[in-house]
Amino acid sequence: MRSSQEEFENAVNRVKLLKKDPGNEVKLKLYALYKQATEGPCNMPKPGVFDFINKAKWDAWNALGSMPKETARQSYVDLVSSLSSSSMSSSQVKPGADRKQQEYENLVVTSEDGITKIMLNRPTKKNAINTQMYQEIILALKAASKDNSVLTVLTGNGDYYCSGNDLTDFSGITAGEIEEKVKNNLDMLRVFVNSFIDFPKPLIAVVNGPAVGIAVTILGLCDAVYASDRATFHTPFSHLGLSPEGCSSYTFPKIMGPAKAIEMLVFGKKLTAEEACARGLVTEVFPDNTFQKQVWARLKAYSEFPANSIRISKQVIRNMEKEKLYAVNAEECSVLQERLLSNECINAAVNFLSRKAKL
Ligand SMILES: CCCCCCCCCC/C=C\CC(=O)SCCNC(=O)CCNC(=O)[C@H](O)C(C)(C)COP(=O)(O)OP(=O)(O)OC[C@H]1O[C@@H](n2cnc3c(N)ncnc32)[C@H](O)[C@@H]1OP(=O)(O)O
Repeated sequence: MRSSQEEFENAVNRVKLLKKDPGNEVKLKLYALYKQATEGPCNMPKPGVFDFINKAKWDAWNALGSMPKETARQSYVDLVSSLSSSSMSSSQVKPGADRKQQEYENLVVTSEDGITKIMLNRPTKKNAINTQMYQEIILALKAASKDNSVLTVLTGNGDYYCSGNDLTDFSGITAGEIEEKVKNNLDMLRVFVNSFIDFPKPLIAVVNGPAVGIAVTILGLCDAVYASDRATFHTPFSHLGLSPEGCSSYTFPKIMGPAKAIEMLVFGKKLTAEEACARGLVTEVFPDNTFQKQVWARLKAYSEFPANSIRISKQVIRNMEKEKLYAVNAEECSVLQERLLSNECINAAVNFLSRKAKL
């Protein structure tokens, strides 16, 4: 039940990534199936005859009659799959035996020597994660979970690992739109975090520089965290009127004890790589000038272990907690819903946008 709902949520996100406009007829079909899947049979009054757009939408939804929600959800997923495969087939490319990867706007994904590397690639924005990058990471993790690599690595391009959620997500939104936008973003955030909880192979973060916000919290769901001694770890949620996400309200107290977790997640203490390592958030710290060389030599050696053994051992260690983590993720997103609409958060976002506030 949960997985078909998740497939549906993934499909809703994938629609936003379609490279080709599917045309009005398909868009109406998607709209109707979405409404039927989420609300059931058409329950809106019929729009006036001159309200062309809403009438076309109403007609499409109403035409589905009493189709059960589950059938509508499945049809929606099938329709999006057929659209995604035709829209992506032209960009699938990259010759070379071990490097067949889909192309992304904000990621560089490569596979070599049994390691799939997902590199955040918005260096001029310090790899801030915008809506599209969230969706691309979800897709890249899904693809990596099914490819024949032994390990998957998450890292950043440039001097930052990642500066967290893209705060310009808040720009240009009218008061009337904010609730829906927040809801959509939180639905996506929940799917994003679930894709870390569900990831079936060892997932390793190679933290090449400073990490902020969600880029830090999600480390608690990674299986090893290697950091350059230049990296820092900062979760300024209270500065931003926000609250913890990425399951950190559960994983951080477990990793470092509640008092140290509160120092980071509530009081926003920024840690050096050595401090994060002493708290158990980071596995090992390397000097920046030899970081890449040492880490990749280590990973290459690990990738030569038997793939099934590695995967199964990871799952034995992690799977026990999955249900708990899904629940924590859902609860954190529900608390964030209220936070994101609060004046404290809106003022912090306006501050960032008006003077590009620094931490
Ligand atoms: C209604 C919409 C709702 C959306 C809801 C989404 C749901 C998500 C819920 C919450 C999830 C996660 C929480 C977090 O991740 S909180 C952490 C957010 N991150 C920050 O607060 C960091 C902000 N950035 C900074 O403080 C600084 O930029 C820096 C990272 C310390 C780096 O400083 P610097 O002096 O070295 O570099 P700077 O010139 O500032 O940056 C270069 C350009 O990059 C842009 N940029 C950096 N970080 C971000 C960011 N997080 N969002 C957007 N843009 C960012 C910066 O603005 C510069 O751009 P430009 O060159 O001026 O155009």
